Amino acid sequence: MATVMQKIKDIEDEMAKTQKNKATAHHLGLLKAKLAKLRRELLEPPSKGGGGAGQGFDVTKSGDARVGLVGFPSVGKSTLLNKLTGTFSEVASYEFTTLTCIPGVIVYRGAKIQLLDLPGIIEGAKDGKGRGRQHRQLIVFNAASEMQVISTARTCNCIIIVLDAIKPITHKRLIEKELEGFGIRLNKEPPNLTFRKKDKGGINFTSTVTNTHLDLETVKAICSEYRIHNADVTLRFDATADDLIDVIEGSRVYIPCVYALNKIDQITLEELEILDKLPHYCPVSAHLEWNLDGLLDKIWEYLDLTRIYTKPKGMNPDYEDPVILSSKKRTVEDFCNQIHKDMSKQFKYALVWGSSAKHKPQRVGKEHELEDEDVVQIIKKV
Ligand SMILES: Nc1nc2c(ncn2[C@@H]2O[C@H](COP(=O)(O)OP(=O)(O)OP(=O)(O)O)[C@@H](O)[C@H]2O)c(=O)[nH]1
Ligand SMILES: [K+]
Ligand SMILES: [Mg+2]
Repeated sequence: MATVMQKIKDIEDEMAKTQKNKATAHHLGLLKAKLAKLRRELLEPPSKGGGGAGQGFDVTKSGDARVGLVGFPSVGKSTLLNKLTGTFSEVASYEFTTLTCIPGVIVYRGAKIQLLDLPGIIEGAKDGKGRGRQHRQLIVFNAASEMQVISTARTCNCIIIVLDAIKPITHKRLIEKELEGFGIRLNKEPPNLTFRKKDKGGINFTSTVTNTHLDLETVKAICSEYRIHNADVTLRFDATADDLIDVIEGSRVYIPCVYALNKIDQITLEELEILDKLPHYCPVSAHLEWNLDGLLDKIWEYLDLTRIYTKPKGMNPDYEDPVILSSKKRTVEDFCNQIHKDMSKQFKYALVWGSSAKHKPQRVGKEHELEDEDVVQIIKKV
């Protein structure tokens, strides 16, 4: 892995040295594409004898959603897991107390949310730095296990970046950079651009908006790095070289992220007021259990789950045990599939009560989109 890491480092150095202007745009685009390809190599499972970088921790996914606690060592991730789930994960004042992934469960508004406590990560996993020399677990930990944390983070429906209120704000940026470097996009939508390969005709570049970052030459340079010589590229927003690379690379994950600002018992009210205004932030004190409800509310908001109550014929809806759908897959068909794999085949129509229904009830087909807290009764074929 060292050679890939060295190559990454070389490219990063070259990018840092290259002045950003119109004349260098295509060269920088090319370097970014090279970087993206190398980082993908790091995430791929090793062919032989490698570090197992592509594999996350061996913890079974369970419940309706998965949330991961990510952050530098000793910011209070394990303390948060313990307080939020009642599970035991060792807490101590020294760094790298947690050596593996510890799962816990939060039952919130009828949904079962799996919360993962993860080992602390440090800056520069991809540079092969691994764990600090002064730590006792140096032998156990190396850059590869850091990759396990990142691979596991990729499987989460929401990431909580835990920050220490008394540590510098730059820590946030370092953690983000680490996750972004491995294809995780935080609080971002997939880029609104289409990229279509074809057999001939060269590179066609069009844009429906004024674009300030990309030009034909840069697009061509990026494509050539992927040995693509014929393609239609259409932008529907002011996309950057990174956006285009994300679409070509494909394996990006778009995950909502909450920044839990922990240990606020250590800062002044004035400091807290400033930090409280930052977007996606949630100030807490895990140790003193301050604002844990606020954090749960925020996680719930960012998970954006849809609760559907089932109503058996002639009976009251079951408000205790909702069927949980994700906001992106919440049609009646998705609901059927959640209940039983054959439900969709037996489906005749559904009756829906709630905000998605025009009448009380509305008779709908499989394609109908449900909303949070709708009540649904399925009518089967006889
Ligand atoms: N003052 C204060 N200390 C806290 C708070 N939360 C956690 N701590 C302390 O911070 C230290 C580290 O807590 P952990 O929960 O072990 O942190 P971690 O992020 O899991 O650490 P690693 O597993 O080593 O990465 C412990 O001494 C905790 O008691 C808090 O809200 N306020
Ligand atoms: K610790
Ligand atoms: Mg821990």
